[in-house]
Amino acid sequence: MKIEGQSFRSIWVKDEDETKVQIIDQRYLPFELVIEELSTLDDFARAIREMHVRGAPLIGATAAYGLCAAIREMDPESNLSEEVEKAVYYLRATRPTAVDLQHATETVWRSACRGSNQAEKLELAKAATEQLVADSILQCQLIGEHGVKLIEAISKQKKGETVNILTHCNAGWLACIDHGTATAPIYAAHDQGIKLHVWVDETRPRNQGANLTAYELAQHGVPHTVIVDNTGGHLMQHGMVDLIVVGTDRTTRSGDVANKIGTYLKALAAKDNGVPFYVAAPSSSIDWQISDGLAEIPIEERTDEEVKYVHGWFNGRIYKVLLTPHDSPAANYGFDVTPARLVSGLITERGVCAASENGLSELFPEMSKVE
Ligand SMILES: CSC[C@H]1O[C@H](OP(=O)(O)O)[C@H](O)[C@@H]1O
Repeated sequence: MKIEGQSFRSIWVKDEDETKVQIIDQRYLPFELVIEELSTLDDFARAIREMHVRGAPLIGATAAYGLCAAIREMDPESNLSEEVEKAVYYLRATRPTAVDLQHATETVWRSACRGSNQAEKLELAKAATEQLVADSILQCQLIGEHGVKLIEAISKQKKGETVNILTHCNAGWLACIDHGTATAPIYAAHDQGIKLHVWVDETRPRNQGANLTAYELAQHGVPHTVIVDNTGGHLMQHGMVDLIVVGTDRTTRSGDVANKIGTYLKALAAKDNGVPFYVAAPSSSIDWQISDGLAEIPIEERTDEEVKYVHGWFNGRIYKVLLTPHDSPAANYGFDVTPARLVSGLITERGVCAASENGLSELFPEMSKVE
């Protein structure tokens, strides 16, 4: 996607030195565009853990590159298989909820295992990472192509009047490598000339909506309005939301969806007001091993600092300010689980399906047999 007219991805290999990977450090957006260089395993793990990069597909891609970095820096005389396994679990420990992290490290690990020495393992890991990045970008493009039909249909129903779409957190190209998941249909519809407007949940406590989704939409010229998280219900009661599209960090084989905290409450309000609630779910974020999201999806709890403080821009620099009494404790659950019964449908790279085992197995028959 573009920033000030220049094409960007959220993560990329430095041309002249492929041992270096560069990222947009999203902690500084929308105020500053800071490019960070990652080269060691610790660099990649820190970037995920501290959310320099975030978003399920991007977390997966970053971990894949991180595993390549780990293999590159290994002592060729060490027990490489053991060292690779340690690096995989070190990366997986950075953030527990997004299953893309597990899938991506699994994919690269399996490829590396086919190598008999460090050089071979590194080449295989790099090839698997390049393929994973290409697949992820294609998944997002296809989600856009399938999801745009939902927006087209509403636009037709409204005889070309503005389609009002609500989204939560950032499931845009900054959460992926390019295009985004929840925003892919929005960009596709906008680029087709469909009149639309996006209600952007600020998404406390880290404000991925206010900081990142609003930034993305503004750069692409998409009309949008930032709202506080608790506004969505009121808008839906007054017919001001035609469609909700959100991302996912982990979707179970039965269609339960773990996504940023607050998503479940939006889905409840959507159900109560008859607003279609769709989840943009690339297959990289589907966990075929589990069915009961509430019981089986690990919910990340992060530092209370993220609740107690907020970052903002003033006089040319970013400030961190305290919002609560100094000693007040704060709870910081990063995600919640929306039961499949509240989900109108899943927008995948293979099409739109019901949020159910049958729906997913129709689109992914080869995966539904996984036990
Ligand atoms: C396309 S996945 C985006 C997904 O990830 C976000 O979480 P975080 O910013 O904490 O990584 C949020 O749940 C988004 O929906």
